[in-house]
Amino acid sequence: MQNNLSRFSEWGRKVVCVGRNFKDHCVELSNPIPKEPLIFLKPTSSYVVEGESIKIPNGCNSLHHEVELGVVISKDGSNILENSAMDYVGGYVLALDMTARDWQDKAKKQGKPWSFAKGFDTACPISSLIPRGDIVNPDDVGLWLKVNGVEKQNGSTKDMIFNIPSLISYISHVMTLERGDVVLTGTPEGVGPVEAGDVIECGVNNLLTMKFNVMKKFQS
Ligand SMILES: O=C([O-])CC(=O)C(=O)O
Ligand SMILES: [Mg+2]
Repeated sequence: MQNNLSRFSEWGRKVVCVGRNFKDHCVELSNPIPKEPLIFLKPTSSYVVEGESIKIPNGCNSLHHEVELGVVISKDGSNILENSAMDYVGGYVLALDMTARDWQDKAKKQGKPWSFAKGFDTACPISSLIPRGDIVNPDDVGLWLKVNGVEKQNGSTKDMIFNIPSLISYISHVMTLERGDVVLTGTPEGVGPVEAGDVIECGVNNLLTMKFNVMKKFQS
């Protein structure tokens, strides 16, 4: 896999997301602490890269930022054991799990899926590939996010409830993980709303930063 992946042509077919993987984030949204990983999907059509904007979908009144570490899968695997899970990791990405929180809240109340709340166009801003060797311990990586220069999130993957090998194993026992798929590992506390005109900047350790503008999908 090259470092600068061109428009995701080489990327896999799915983004598998882990929710509620940080206790403090569960508490801030009054969600229960999960006993097993909470898994959902984003479509790859929701990817955006730096230079493109995050577009607030029409009808969403509360778009939240969630900074997350993504794990890029290097080869197909199912029923992967925890002790060999890292053999399937080709590298990492920094990603935003942009969430239409009002849509998600409504879906939660109605027992409906989160597909629209998490999968609208531009819901997954993503960095270029961070080579696997650049992150020695992915279960101890710092993640931060600023909105208009003001820090909102600052956490570490060491506080994840389920670590990366256990997540890869858990997911692959149900869903084959394919080369180029991305696993988003959940967000630390500090999520909150953004509005049109805001600038989101985020980073992973001192390895990589990325910046995105927020705009309305349809300007009236
Ligand atoms: O929407 C949520 O709060 C669940 C989630 O994605 C996360 O915890 O990263
Ligand atoms: Mg998330």
